[in-house]
Amino acid sequence: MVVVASPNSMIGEKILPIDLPMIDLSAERSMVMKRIVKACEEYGFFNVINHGVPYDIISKMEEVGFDFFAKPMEQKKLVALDKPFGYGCKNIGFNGDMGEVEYLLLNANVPSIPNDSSNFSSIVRAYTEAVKELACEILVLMAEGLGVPNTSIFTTFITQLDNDSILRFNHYPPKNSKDRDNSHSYNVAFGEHSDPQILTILRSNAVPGLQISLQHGVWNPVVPDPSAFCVNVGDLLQVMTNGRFVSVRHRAVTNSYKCRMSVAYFVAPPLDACIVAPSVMVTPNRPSLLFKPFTWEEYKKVTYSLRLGDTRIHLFRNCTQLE
Ligand SMILES: C=C1C[C@]23C[C@@]1(O)CC[C@H]2[C@@]12CC[C@H](O)[C@@](C)(C(=O)O1)[C@H]2[C@@H]3C(=O)O
Ligand SMILES: O=C(O)CCC(=O)C(=O)O
Ligand SMILES: [Fe+2]
Repeated sequence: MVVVASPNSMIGEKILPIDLPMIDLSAERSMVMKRIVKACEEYGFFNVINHGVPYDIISKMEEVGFDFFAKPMEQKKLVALDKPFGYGCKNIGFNGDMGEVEYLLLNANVPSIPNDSSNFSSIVRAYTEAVKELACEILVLMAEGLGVPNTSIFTTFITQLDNDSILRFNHYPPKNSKDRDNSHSYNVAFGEHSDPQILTILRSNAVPGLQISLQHGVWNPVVPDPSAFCVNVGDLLQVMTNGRFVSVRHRAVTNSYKCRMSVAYFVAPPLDACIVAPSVMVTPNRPSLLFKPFTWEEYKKVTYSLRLGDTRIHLFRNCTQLE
């Protein structure tokens, strides 16, 4: 880990820039598996390159995303989809969280918007299909790397037609003009949280903003790499690895003169999927199941009843666990 101290911090917070593990998916398979497992244990985050998602699809996705957010507010608000999907501005979730962000949340199985007069929906569909394939590849590598006998244990969730995966565009305005004279300040635009699902595959333009917290009170800005995907472990994968992989808290800040856009694909199982670690994850280091089995529906319900920054995973810990 390369750590350089930086003065850009809020009171009581330390900022330590970090180099996330960069994993080349075209490298030798057993090495890729080992590096992914290590990254998920130590950082909960890693970048992948040579990921197989065509550049053409990625750049078109960026273009249609920016075009969408450039539309007049009245038009964006017309994207009426069933809750929680659709367009949102400043409000995050339903429990009072706010941020300097506008977003478009879509069902990844039907990633389209109504009354689409452009080719938005077809590009978003192509992107989602390609990123889903990448997610499957990574999940198989993880299972193999962990020595789980059934290497499709994680992928079976998303290959099911009723998987609950979602796609989210986040659009962050540049820092407010009156704040620009203070180049060392930043605004938290998407507050700290962990992702509740299995895995998140995020791509952003070249503007920095994502920060992860590997230690309480310390924020590690992630250097954006538009040619890579930034992958992170979600709460469900922490449970399914019996705590071996970590679902790390992160946030997004606005601190530049440029707009930032990120697109996150959240890999989630069907609502009735039972979330439990396979027996191979119970080892001398972790001699019993850390979490009780639960369904994604139960976990999702709790997640949506809480605030963005609330932790939820501890509510599912096994009480019999002695630590
Ligand atoms: C405040 C909230 C927004 C959120 C649902 C929640 O009640 C708590 C978790 C939030 C989060 C974080 C990761 C993803 O961006 C997200 C889509 C998710 O699955 O959980 C959001 C939810 C949201 O914005 O709807
Ligand atoms: O925009 C980002 O970099 C992070 C967004 C995020 O964490 C989320 O959408 O859950
Ligand atoms: Fe997130």
